[in-house]
Amino acid sequence: MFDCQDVLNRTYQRVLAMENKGAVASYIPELAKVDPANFGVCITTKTGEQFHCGNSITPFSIQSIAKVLSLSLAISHQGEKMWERMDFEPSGSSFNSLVQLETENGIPRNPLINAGAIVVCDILCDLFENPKEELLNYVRKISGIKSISYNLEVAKSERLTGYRNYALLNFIKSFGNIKNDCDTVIDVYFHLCSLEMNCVELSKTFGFLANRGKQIITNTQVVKPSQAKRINAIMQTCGFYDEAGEFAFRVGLPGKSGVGGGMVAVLPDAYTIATWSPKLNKHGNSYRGMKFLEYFTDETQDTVF
Ligand SMILES: NC(=O)CC[C@H](N)C(=O)O
Repeated sequence: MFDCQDVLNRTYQRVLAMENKGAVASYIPELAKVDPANFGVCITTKTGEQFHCGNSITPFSIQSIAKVLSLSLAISHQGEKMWERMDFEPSGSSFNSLVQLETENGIPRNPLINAGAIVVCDILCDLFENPKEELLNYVRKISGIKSISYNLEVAKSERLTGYRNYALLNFIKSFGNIKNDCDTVIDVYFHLCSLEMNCVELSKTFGFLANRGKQIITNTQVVKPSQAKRINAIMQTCGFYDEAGEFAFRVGLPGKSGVGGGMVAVLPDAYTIATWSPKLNKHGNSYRGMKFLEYFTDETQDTVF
């Protein structure tokens, strides 16, 4: 394998030297308080080694990256039954779009757009009496990191300004694809998005997707190998919303972004990589994260393609 720390450091310096374009998400007021100069990276290899640089141990709001974890939890309980409630096709639309739901009868295109993630939260409300606690315990268990928590200020900030998410929820409910009480479901969704981790923790947490469903360091089977394949496939085709094609084109790995500026990408059977830089491009994906991952995979020539 290439000298991971060396490629990481050089790629980091290369991106750091470029103009830091884009804008920090401000539609969730709590996210706008973050220093845009933050930039961290961490790789966790299949053998459990970690290489990191920059602000890699500063916690941040992982936002939509957490949708992969709620999906994993739901899939591990529901299996194929999940797909009666949502599809697994790319939407080609922004993460919070309402348009397809009208013609597609309240069936979200995939579990990684807001509409689909809200239905996944409804499934978690079906499955568990205390879905928020269950979800948090699950994330702590699969990562082996007991200190991971929700950021309650972020969850509250999102609840106070979450007009679009309430619209999505109510619209889906009108088609009968939300079974539980709306306030309960949206509360789970806002907490899910408020999960906080740093790059070191995030790349470790996603380790099971680089190891056929088995967590790298803790050695627990999180999902079946066939389910890990499917989650990676959904990340590849849907993880970056209307920029999923561009991410595949430039980076060539399955991955997921969040409006907190985080990104995770997975090279199955090799490693996971997490980046964090809060300024976003117009699709809501981290500007520097995308550049970093493009340059990194160009240099290592390790991609799924
Ligand atoms: N892309 C994202 O990270 C969006 C998540 C955010 N919490 C929202 O619902 O708008």
